[in-house]
Amino acid sequence: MPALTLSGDPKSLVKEKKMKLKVQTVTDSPSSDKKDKTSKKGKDSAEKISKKEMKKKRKAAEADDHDEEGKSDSFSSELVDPDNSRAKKVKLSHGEEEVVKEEHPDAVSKFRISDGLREKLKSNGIEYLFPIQAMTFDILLDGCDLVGRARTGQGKTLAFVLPILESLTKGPARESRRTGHGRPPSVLVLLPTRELASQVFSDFEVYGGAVGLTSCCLYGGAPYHPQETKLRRGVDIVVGTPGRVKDHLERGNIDFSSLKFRVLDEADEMLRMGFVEDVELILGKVEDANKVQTLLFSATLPHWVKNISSRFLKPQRKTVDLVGNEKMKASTSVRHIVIPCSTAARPQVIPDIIRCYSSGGRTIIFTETKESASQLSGSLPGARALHGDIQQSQREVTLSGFRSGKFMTLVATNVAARGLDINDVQLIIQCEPPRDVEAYIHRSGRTGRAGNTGVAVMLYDPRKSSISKIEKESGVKFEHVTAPQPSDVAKAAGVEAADSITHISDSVVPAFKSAAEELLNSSGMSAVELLAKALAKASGYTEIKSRSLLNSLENHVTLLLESGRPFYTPSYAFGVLKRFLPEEKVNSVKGLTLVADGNGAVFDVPSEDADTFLTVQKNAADVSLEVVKTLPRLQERDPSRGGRFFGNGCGGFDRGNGGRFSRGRGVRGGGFNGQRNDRFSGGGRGRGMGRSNSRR
Ligand SMILES: Nc1ncnc2c1ncn2[C@@H]1O[C@H](COP(=O)(O)OP(=O)(O)OP(=O)(O)O)[C@@H](O)[C@H]1O
Repeated sequence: MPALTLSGDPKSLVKEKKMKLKVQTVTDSPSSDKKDKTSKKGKDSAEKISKKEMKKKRKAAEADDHDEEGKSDSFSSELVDPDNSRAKKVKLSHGEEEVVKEEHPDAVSKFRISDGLREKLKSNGIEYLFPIQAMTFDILLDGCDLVGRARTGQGKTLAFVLPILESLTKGPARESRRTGHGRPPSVLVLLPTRELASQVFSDFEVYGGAVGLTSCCLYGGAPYHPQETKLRRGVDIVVGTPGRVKDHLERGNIDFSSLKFRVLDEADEMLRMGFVEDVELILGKVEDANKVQTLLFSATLPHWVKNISSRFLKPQRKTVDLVGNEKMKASTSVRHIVIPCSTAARPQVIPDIIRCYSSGGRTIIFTETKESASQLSGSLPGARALHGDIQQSQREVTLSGFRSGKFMTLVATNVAARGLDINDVQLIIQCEPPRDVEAYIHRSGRTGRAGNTGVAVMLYDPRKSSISKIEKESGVKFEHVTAPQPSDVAKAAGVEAADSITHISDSVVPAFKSAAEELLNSSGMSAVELLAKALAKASGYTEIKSRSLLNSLENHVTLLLESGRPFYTPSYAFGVLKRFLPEEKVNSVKGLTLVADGNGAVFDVPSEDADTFLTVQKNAADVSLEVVKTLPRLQERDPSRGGRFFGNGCGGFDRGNGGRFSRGRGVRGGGFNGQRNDRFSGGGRGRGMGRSNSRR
């Protein structure tokens, strides 16, 4: 089945994506407005101003760690320049103009980065630093503690890797760092998951290796012996998860007394309840806390983390927060979509969402539990599961198969939500709204990385799920669309099949011609109808089912019931139906939900029953029932009142194609607000990766 974009030429999206390899991400903050205006004044002045702004942002960003939220507005928008170098026209003496390339203001050469490292960066296509890297480099190299925050995919890893390596080899940490066989590590990086530890370890291997530093990776599920051997020989950098690092400490395998750097990556996850003690114990092993630099990075830094950070970081710590008070906390290069879909309909709907939104790239699907990850991966062709109950060796095989393109769909729990940087992940599907906004931000941030674009689709059950809380807290303005209709997906498949037919060699015609003539003469159908059937067969279709708008159920339609009076409860709506319909028909109604204006209710019925329902209005003058073409706004549920409805709803008729991605054909939407404020429940009480948490 071909990949399908929801409007226009399917290939255009891929093209657009490639062209936008580095996009300028400007938010609607006052500072970004300024940028827009300056860009109209001509390139030279724009460059100067943007350089100035960058300086200004840097200054503001280097604010001390007090009231950082308040200060962050002045440097809140992120700027990723589209080109590494800029062109400038210069007049030559004989009047002609020559285009001279100007170096990027944050070109690698402008930082205290030594040749070996610079070469390595260049060979990996990195010629200038991203804002979080540029704004923290000097701070770190000059010895400060730091809290760093930038949106997902903005390069936070290299923001600490580069200055640490420079400091150890050419900078202030060089003199005092231990060297030689059996040396204790100078750097400790703690991360919440094994996969993430392994990824960050690779960066240290690549860039540290270029300047003669060695690293090792310590995480659970892997044998102790090779890790112990490496530690005994001596390493400069230890990257690991808290559980295994603590185990090595307790076994006396590791000595952190001479650390120069301690890094907490994905700090908020690391410091979730249950981890704090382990982290505190590990970090407390340094001999003199004044001689060690402590860095804390994440895309999400809730207040409780900022409060806790004072325990680990020096009072003179700096904060560089590129999100700060900005409304939008999630990635701005991701298109955020919500689709109403009942749990039962997910296995049918998800393959169509992948066809419509993945642009042929990789997809990561997030489920809330390990069981549902296993189940769903089993029902999706070519998908594999990744969660905490899978053996570590298999987890590594799965992740490397996904990275290398052996399979294109990964179904995972939150174990894959944080930090993973996988090339060409075009689509994230969240099977239901996550428990907290941080999870939404990190999961959706597995796409749209390093300036690329991506799509994050979140499914929700209109009767159960809360999307408005996540929308409010993340600052995302969700596009409300309904699940792709199988007929739309089939149409696109037909176009592809027709295209492929034109490429079939003429040499096949004689062999099939007589059968075609026979069919044309005997079927009583037109040539076009017969060809349509042939295209359907060629693209794997034998029938096409419709899908309801409310719950995305196949062979169901969504009906709107009104009775000229307000509907205060769903049972009132059921009461109206019961007056005119047999009980078994009323019982077949699915997902009945009140509409936002309180004057009606929507529900799904099997397509074959639709006529029976529609006859109601013939018998009752005050009752109206119709099949809806777009989903009306739905009422939110008041969680504090055990599921009673209240107020105005979310969702509605938003045409979901107004933004810069404008590819959605989506209309309609809806949802309730079943808020659950239980950030910590079940999510992080265990320890390390071995913690027993059914969600991972
Ligand atoms: N200066 C740069 N130039 C080009 N690419 C870069 C640069 N810095 C980082 N990248 C690339 O950007 C991608 C995202 O980087 P990274 O994983 O560090 O993001 P992050 O901010 O830590 O994201 P998350 O919050 O999701 O963990 C990586 O593929 C990385 O190689």
